[in-house]
Amino acid sequence: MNKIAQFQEAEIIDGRAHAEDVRREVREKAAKMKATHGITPGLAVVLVGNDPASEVYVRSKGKQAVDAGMNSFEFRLAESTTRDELLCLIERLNTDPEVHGILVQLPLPKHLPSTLVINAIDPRKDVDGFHIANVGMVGTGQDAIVPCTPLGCMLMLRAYHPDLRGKTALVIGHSNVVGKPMARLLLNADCTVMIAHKSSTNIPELARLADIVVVAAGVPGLVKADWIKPGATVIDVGINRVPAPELGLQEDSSARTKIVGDVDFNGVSRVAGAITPVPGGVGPMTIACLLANTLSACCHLSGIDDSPFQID
Ligand SMILES: NC(=O)C1=CN([C@@H]2O[C@H](COP(=O)(O)OP(=O)(O)OC[C@H]3O[C@@H](n4cnc5c(N)ncnc54)[C@H](OP(=O)(O)O)[C@@H]3O)[C@@H](O)[C@H]2O)C=CC1
Ligand SMILES: Nc1nc(=O)c2c([nH]1)NC[C@@H]1CN(c3ccc(C(=O)N[C@@H](CCC(=O)O)C(=O)O)cc3)C=[N+]21
Ligand SMILES: [Mg+2]
Repeated sequence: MNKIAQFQEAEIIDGRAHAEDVRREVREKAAKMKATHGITPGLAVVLVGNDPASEVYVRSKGKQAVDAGMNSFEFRLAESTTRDELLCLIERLNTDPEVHGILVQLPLPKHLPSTLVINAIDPRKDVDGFHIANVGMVGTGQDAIVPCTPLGCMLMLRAYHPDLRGKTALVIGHSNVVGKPMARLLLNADCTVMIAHKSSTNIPELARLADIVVVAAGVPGLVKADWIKPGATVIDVGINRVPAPELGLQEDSSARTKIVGDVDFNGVSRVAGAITPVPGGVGPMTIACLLANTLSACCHLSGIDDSPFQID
């Protein structure tokens, strides 16, 4: 590596701009759906309990759905909601012809069995792509609803690597909602895929082999500059709220907070070829892809062949 390359700034992948492109396409297709078929795509979001961060996301999802010309149905249930009450609501949404997408905000309160609840959703309306039928179909390379966050990462990666075949990729984190589906999509695209997690002992060495690093660990600043192969593409999924003393104090005299990713952005952006920032990277694409999945589900349920997104 020469000195110039070492201090070159990476290209910043603008997640907000990519998300705006996706939303524009969804908006146009939703308008056409309404004009041609008289159908308005509908997204139902279910929030159990009152986690403030979840509140923010749910509000944002509802607002963006409406902006895209869709119906948004929000269900806020008490923390004390029982398993049967939640299952009953899901059954009602499964059979409601106005609802094409159902999202149950995770994590659920501890007394509710999330796997059972997710698998109770009609897989055709499972716009998170978390139902076992969708997971299995994506895992075997069949057309299915793809989880929003990994889908958003793939759409951004595709803009930089139209041909992903043979690229070496490292996914850090192996949760069912981000890491595992991300690794499956990269494998479907014929990348050589490595998956690391808390028990992995050699992540820096694995990372140095990678043309593509996707991080979804929930550990601020985990990925350091000396882990990164010069020119690699780095996708930072992490959303971590940390104290920001430089922003001064809040009214209750605790430090203000800011959102950071899982990547040491200042260091890594000097080595990487391209990098997603946090905020403004993967997050906005996640919500845009949720709208895209809702439109796709609506098309599919209505027997209309106008699915908007191809990732391979
Ligand atoms: N931008 C977006 O749209 C979204 C962002 N997120 C964010 O992405 C991050 C990950 O989310 P999620 O997958 O749900 O989180 P989980 O906590 O479910 O999973 C984290 C994964 O990272 C692994 N991990 C934790 N610490 C380390 C470490 N030090 N080194 C290597 N691997 C580690 C864990 O391993 P193990 O299982 O072995 O413990 C686990 O597999 C969070 O910051 C979350 O807020 C999540 C969803 C959407
Ligand atoms: N069933 C389910 N599906 C999800 O997709 C789901 C979920 N549960 N639970 C929580 C996580 C988290 N998640 C995010 C969505 C958008 C941003 C986002 O838009 N972030 C902005 C900043 C947001 C801010 O400033 O607070 C950004 O990164 O620029 C982040 C995180 C979806 N999740
Ligand atoms: Mg998701």
